[in-house]
Amino acid sequence: MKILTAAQTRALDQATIQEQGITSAQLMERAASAFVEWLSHQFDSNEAGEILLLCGPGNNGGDGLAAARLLHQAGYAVRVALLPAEKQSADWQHNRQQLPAAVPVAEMEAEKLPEIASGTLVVDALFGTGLSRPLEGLAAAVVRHLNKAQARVVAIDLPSGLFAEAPQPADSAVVRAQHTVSFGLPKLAFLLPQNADFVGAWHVEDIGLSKRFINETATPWHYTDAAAVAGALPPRPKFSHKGTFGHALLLAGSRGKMGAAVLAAGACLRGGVGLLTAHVPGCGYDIFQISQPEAMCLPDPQVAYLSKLPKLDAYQAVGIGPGLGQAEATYTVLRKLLKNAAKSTEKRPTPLPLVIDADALNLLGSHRALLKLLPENTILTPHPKEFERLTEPARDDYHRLELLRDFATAHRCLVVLKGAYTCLATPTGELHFNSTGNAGMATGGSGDVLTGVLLALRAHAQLPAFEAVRLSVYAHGRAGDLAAVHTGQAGLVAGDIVRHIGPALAEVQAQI
Ligand SMILES: NC(=O)C1=CN([C@@H]2O[C@H](COP(=O)(O)OP(=O)(O)OC[C@H]3O[C@@H](n4cnc5c(N)ncnc54)[C@H](O)[C@@H]3O)[C@@H](O)[C@H]2O)[C@@H](O)CC1
Ligand SMILES: [K+]
Repeated sequence: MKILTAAQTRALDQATIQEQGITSAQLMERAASAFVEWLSHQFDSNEAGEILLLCGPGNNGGDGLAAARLLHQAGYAVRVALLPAEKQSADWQHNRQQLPAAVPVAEMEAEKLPEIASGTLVVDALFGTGLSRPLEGLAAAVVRHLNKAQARVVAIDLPSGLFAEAPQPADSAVVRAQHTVSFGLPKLAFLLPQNADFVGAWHVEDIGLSKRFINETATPWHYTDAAAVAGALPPRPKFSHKGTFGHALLLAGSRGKMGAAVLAAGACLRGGVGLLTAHVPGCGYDIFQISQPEAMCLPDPQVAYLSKLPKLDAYQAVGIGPGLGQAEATYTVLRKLLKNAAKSTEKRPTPLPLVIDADALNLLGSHRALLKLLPENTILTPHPKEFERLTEPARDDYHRLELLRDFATAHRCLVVLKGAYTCLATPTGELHFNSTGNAGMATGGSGDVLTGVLLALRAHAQLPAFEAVRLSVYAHGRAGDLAAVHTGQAGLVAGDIVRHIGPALAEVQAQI
């Protein structure tokens, strides 16, 4: 699914109006109906009590006025508070006229802000995508007044005061909503941690916006939902054998961190790899062989950490990092791996696919000269702190996205920035936000599991690099969601994610 800017969203509205031969008021009616439908599923008229709709002067306020009428007609008790302005939009005026006289309407004043008792259901329709500057004066006072009340707040389209795709000054007034109900496509602002307290849970309602316009509009931002990965994993042919799905090499583990190697290996096997060999330090040999009998194991001559790079000829992908430690000898292994993977051979004209995670990323961060050696399409899987070690501290989440995009294009690699809505940056500068996963996955080892899935799907001959990464990130999150059904979020451990990778991939395969 694409994510568009506020300006593109306005153009999308216009294109829809022209293409479908409807008026802008009819499109607003669709938006308001979709909103009211959502609200009435969430709260019946008893649960809702008297709903207060705060309406601004533009089309967001117009949505609010139309919603007030529809809610009143559906039997809800509503009252409207208007934000005074010099002029209102045409569709606002239309919906103001349509509002039944039985609905109480008041104009807000600085000295007379609407009373908001604790628990009141408030619809925030002050400002949406038309916001042109941070709120000030009466509008800011209304927002602060609302945020102080212990209200249940549902925002239409965007929490008022929030920009759709840019940061706000730190102290600006922004509505803190429990829910945000938007139309057609999600907004970039919804996906960033710094906006979580404003946006709350967000929902996107279909209002029949022009599919042609969306298809034709270019954007760097995408949202990976089930439809994006449907059919991405080819079915396993009947006459396949273990060679068909690639032989992967995992370089992982050090004394005290063998669990990371075991988890990554388990995930790689559940990710459908044909064969897996793990190269582990001497101390990890027994641990690994006992816990992953399906994998082969090469012990390093060093007991506590990795010091040697095995021959790479037999492998279709290599993963390095989980539990690795940062010994000097291990740094040498990483440097050699980058150099050897980049060399083309007769059997392999393109670089050997690599997945770089955890301590291997920290080694890259502390030896940045290595970044020049990254073979094209290498996958890096930093969390924000690891990413900062590779680049610089980000001013905010928007700046971090810029750094991410610049890094992926400069080094021609695929960077998976881990978090809620994990963001995959491609060498061409696209950003793909993942839709699956839950807070239970914020637990030790879940990153190692992702590395294992990535390794399996990168070793798969039929999956291009981007497809393999997008699918891995999606399936990893989905496996966490399936696991949490049984364990709850607090009880979820990384091994539970491993056990649900198979079902998550099967689900993707079943969706065409
Ligand atoms: N255009 C369309 O056809 C549709 C628009 N929809 C709704 O319309 C919204 C966008 O409407 P608009 O473009 O009218 O924009 P808004 O309703 O977000 O606000 C624009 C108005 O607010 C003023 N304004 C902007 N920033 C301000 C500030 N900081 N302080 C005070 N006033 C400020 C502008 O001058 C303008 O009058 C969407 O978010 C959505 O809710 C939906 O009804 C779907 C259809
Ligand atoms: K709003």
